[in-house]
Amino acid sequence: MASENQNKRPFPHNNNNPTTRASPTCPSSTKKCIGDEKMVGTANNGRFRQAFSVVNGGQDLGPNSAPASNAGSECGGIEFTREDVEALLNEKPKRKDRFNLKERCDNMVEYIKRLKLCIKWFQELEGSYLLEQEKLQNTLDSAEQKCNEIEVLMKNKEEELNSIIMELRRNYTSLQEKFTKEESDKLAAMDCLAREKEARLNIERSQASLSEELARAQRDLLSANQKISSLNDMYKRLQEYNTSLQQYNGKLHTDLSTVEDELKRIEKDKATMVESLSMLRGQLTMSRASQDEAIKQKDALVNEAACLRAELYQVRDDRDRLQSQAQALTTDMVKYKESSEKYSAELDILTTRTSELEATCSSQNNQLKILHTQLAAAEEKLQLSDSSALETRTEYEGQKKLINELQTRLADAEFKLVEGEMLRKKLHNTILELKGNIRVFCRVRPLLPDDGISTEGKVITYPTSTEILGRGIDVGQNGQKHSFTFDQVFMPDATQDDVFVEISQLVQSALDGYKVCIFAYGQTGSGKTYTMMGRPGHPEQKGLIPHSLEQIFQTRQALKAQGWRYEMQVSMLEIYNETIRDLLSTNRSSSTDNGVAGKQYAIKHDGNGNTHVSDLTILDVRSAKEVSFLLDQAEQSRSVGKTQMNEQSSRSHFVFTLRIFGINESTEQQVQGVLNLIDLAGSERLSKSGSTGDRLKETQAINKSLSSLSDVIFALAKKEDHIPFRNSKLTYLLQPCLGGDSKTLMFVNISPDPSSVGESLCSLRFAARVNACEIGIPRRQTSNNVRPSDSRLSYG
Ligand SMILES: Nc1ncnc2c1ncn2[C@@H]1O[C@H](COP(=O)(O)OP(=O)(O)OP(=O)(O)O)[C@@H](O)[C@H]1O
Repeated sequence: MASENQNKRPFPHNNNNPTTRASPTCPSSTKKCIGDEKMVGTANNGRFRQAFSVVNGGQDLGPNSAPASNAGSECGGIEFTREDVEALLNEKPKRKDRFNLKERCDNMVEYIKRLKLCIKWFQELEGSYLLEQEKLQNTLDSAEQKCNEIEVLMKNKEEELNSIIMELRRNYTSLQEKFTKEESDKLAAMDCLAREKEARLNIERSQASLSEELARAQRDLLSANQKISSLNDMYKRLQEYNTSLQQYNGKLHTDLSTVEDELKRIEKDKATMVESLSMLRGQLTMSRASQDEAIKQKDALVNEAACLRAELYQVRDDRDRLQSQAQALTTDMVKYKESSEKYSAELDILTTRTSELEATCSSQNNQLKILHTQLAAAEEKLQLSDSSALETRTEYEGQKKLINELQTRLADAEFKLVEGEMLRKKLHNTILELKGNIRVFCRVRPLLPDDGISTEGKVITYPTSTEILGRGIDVGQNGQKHSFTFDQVFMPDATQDDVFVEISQLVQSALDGYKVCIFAYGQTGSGKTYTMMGRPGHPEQKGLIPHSLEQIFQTRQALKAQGWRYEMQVSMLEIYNETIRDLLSTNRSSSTDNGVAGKQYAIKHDGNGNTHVSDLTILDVRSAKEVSFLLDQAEQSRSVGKTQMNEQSSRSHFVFTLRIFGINESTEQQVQGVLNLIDLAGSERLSKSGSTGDRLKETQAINKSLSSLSDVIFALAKKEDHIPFRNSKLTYLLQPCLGGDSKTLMFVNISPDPSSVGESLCSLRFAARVNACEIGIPRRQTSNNVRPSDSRLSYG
């Protein structure tokens, strides 16, 4: 051991190089020291590594590896560390050492010795190295094989691991997401917690105030209870009020009927007054004539009296003259008497003359008396005629007074009539509004020669009870009676005028600014077109459309005095096989042949419930004549055909629309009314109509649209959420009339022909449904200073 320590001399080295230092800390086991060095510094040098490993006797070289002690002994007991060898190889003589050549030579010798030793050791090492290399090669091969296997395994493992890694990554990402979410949840929860804490504080604070409030609320509750009891009282009172309102409503109805009775009575009174007025006027003319006669008589009498007076004055003058003559004669006689003797002869003559004169005088006196009597009579007559003239005058005055009185009463009656009419209208509207229904009139046409003779007798009768007189209709089928009640039932003998009287007010409503819709529904050949249009070429049988137009234009004229100016626009269309046709279009023939090709007219409703049909011809009209000309034109364009049921059957729905725009120049009030008059195509049973080809198609289209109409009515009656207005062009066009705010009237036309009893019952049942149907409340379209920007577009 001591020799080992002595041999292990420190290798000459530069003291500044720390790497050349020998390891003094390994006195007993240098192997370990070298092994330590290897671990630190041989990573990049394979040879050294193997060499050092061999020297080190590394465990991984196997049992054949040479022990390090051998190498050490073969190098003469001197052990080299890697640093020693490296230092030895790197070491170069230093310039400063030239002054100490001796020492340097020694060192060099020593260095060469050591180098030789080193070389020897390297050679030995190389031998063992080659040996070991071989061994190692074998080991390496087997290791490589193993390695390959391991590599395959590794690859598999790697793939496995990769997939695991991917999976883990995914897990990681999801976990991270979860984590972020959890984190945000946590933050939110913390936030929430903070808020809850705050809220709790607030709650605690508010709890206190709530307790206060509770106390207050309890107090309030007490007062509320009191209020509730008072409200209950009020509710009871309101209920009573409601009942009284209902009673009032009933009273209003009664009032309406009394007003109507009153109106009728006033009208009667007016008629009698007018009659008595005309009588009085006759009497007045007569009394005026007699007064004139009396005046004439009076004048004649006055003239006569004047003559008599003149004569009287004449006679008086004569008498006075004669009296003066008599006096003169008496004086003369006295004179003569005085000279009687003288004049005795003369006296006799004078006596004779006097007696003559006295005779004349007495005759004149008699004449005078007669004249007096005559004058008295004349004066009496004059007085009489004066008094009769006075009487006549008084009578005249009385009659004048009476006439004035009657005229005032007449004016009063007329005023009352106007007021009554206004009240009636108001009540009528109120009732309509309260009722809110479509009104239904039923019209039964007379039996026609074409109807054929039936053995069944009468199938339609009319109840006579006062309650439903004029409103009820009974239809008998197979011995069973079906009763219906409508707003009005027109029997076969009702004339066109009778029918019009009932709807004239509705037509007037269009002028007042309401939307009015009148349509005729019924089996084919039941009289719809007759009701709406009348009989062509028979003006006395004109239908509702021409009649309404006449009334509208007459009223327009009458309302001019009150400052109203009206503009009217008309459009006419038909819906044929679900296609709209413009009946006023000038180039109609090219566009609508067979109702297939041509313009597509689109129906649109705006927010105000007005309907627009795109591209439809709308014409301004100024007189009923103009409209009737257009009606004739449209009539010729309508789709009409012969069916088994009707010689001239309408094969389409005809829609006539009159738009009315009125403005009052003095009040600046504006109204917009619409009058829709519709003649629907007739419903018919395919079996009964015997239609084929185009007729069959038409019939199917007609029945389909009418069934859509009944679907709409049923949905309205049931107050369903969805009303299928869009199922057909007809129902979509009529939407504002059926579901909106217009005044709507339906005519259900019935044929009295027993063979049509089935269809009649169907129509009446449908009409009864319509009658029970509630639509909106009629709304008057009025405005001040507002006019739609393009009123032409608006259709109905
Ligand atoms: N109230 C009536 N008084 C006299 N004749 C009538 C009356 N109603 C209808 N008519 C006559 O009955 C026939 C059929 O009437 P109309 O053409 O009006 O029926 P419609 O219901 O319009 O038929 P369609 O649906 O087939 O067009 C016509 O000749 C018509 O003149």
